[in-house]
Amino acid sequence: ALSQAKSLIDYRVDNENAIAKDVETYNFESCQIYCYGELLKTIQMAKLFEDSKTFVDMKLKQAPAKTLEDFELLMESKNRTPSREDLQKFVDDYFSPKGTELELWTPTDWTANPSFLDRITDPDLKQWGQELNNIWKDLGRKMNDDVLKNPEYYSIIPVPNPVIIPGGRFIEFYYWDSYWIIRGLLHSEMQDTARGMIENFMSIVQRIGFIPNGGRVYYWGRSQPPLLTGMVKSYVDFTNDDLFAINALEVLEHEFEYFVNNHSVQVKGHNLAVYRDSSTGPRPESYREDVETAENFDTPEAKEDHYSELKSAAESGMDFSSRWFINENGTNVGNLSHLRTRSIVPVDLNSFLYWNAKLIAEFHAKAGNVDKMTEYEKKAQTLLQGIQDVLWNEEAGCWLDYDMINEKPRDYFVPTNLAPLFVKAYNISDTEKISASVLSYIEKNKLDTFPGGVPNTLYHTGEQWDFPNVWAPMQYIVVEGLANLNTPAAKELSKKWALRWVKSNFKAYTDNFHMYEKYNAEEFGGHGGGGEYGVQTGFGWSNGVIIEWLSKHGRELSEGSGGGGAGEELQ
Ligand SMILES: OC[C@H]1O[C@H](O[C@H]2O[C@H](CO)[C@@H](O)[C@H](O)[C@H]2O)[C@H](O)[C@@H](O)[C@@H]1O
Repeated sequence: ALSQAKSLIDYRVDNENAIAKDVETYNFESCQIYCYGELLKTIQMAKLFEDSKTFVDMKLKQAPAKTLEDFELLMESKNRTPSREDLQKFVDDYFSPKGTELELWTPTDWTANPSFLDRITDPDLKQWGQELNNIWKDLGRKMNDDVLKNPEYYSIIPVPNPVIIPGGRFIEFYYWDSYWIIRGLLHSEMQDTARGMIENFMSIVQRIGFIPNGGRVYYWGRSQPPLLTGMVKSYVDFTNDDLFAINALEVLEHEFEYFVNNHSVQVKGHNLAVYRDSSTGPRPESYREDVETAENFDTPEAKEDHYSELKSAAESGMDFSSRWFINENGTNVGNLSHLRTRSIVPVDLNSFLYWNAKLIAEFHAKAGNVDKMTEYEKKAQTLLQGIQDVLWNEEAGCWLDYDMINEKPRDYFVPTNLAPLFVKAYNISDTEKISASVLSYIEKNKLDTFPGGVPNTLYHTGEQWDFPNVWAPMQYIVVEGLANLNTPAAKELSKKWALRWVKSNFKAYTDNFHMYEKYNAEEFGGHGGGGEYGVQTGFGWSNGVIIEWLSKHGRELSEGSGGGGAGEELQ
């Protein structure tokens, strides 16, 4: 299927099938409109649209060169200070509304009654499960043929297969969101759609060397938490199609090496990774917002550094959060001007890289490639040693991000502090000890006291990845991580939090008939807010996590009405 897919798209790399050796070799022609330059700057700074992302998602009516030429003529004719009306007219004349490149797509493998529904006893929850399964049809998108023929007219990155999008303003695929979307699809018995999305990512790695943050050219300088190998593992676990993993190995190795080579830092004698971006300038999709926060800096170099910190935080998926603030005193009190993402060694990224290496070794073992298996086992062990020596904190009883500027651990709660549990990045012989430490860390931070789930941090900054917001992927990492420990107390808490999350999401859904991008830790059934855009609905990863937990815990959720049990239990 991948080779079939390859023939569908214009690769634009030197030779059709080779994996791009270097990210720079891939050049998106439409980047001159959507990624940088005077046109982008002038239109975005004019604030023609409420949401800055709108403009960069619009299709060109003329080729990029002609558009730039005519824009230059406009600038010259207006003494380089066009009015808002001039710019609005230019946009109307040269761009089509956003989203015209995408068609609604009903997944061909969608079925009305996937078997996970049979595992839900409560009739209200079963009905909800059915409605969530229906939402896959609302979130399905297919690119029209013109995108494949004339990619330079679009900011969307062409991919061969249809996708499930997160929803709301996010009308293209997102890298890490797709991990939880794909797991939900697999529970909904939509293996073809799931495989198609994975193959899209593989084709992207083949074309450009890595997977960008999302499916738009303006995300070209950054990725997101590397979960492609985890997606392949999920697919293989559901289908037993080992050959799929074996055939994917070349691409998976390439993505792993890309991440390690482009994100590595030396800390306390270990090679670990940080989130990092390789482009220049503000985020195209939030251009004005970034220029405004950069006003706090005097020199072009300092502004450029700030842009880089913002984009590196976006690469982490947690844009934005006090998790990435380091102020003059070395604490997390501050605002966006204190972003120091590139100087913080994150627990999650290094755990995911460890997991990638372990899984690649596992897939090589399936293929009988003993040397390769040993090579990747060694890489995994080296990362594990770094995670233990640099990120495990005996005093806190948990893993902590590491501040390279002040050379100290960052003792602030983030769910990702528990990411090693999710990927088993610890010595299994230490399980009992780790379980006891982590449970007392949870108690010390009072994480079981929130009716709406485990908050992303304990600090209220107004940023969307801070208190009181709660995000489905983070609940998943914590809950599944605790379950992996397999000690009675950790298993009990894991199940309690999974059920609480399902019930709270159900309450939010019954109140407003929406699945949200983020929720509110302080309010049972409340949705999240804050950050630079309004709360979005849809919503891919939230649906994926609920479908998985309805499937796993559907029978235990049968007591009562299926409603507010967890909230009541806490009040
Ligand atoms: O437009 C602002 C930012 O939006 C995205 O980030 C948020 O939505 C993504 C899709 O659900 C999600 O992956 C990410 O974790 C969210 O913070 C985008 O990924 C950012 O790069 C972008 O600047």
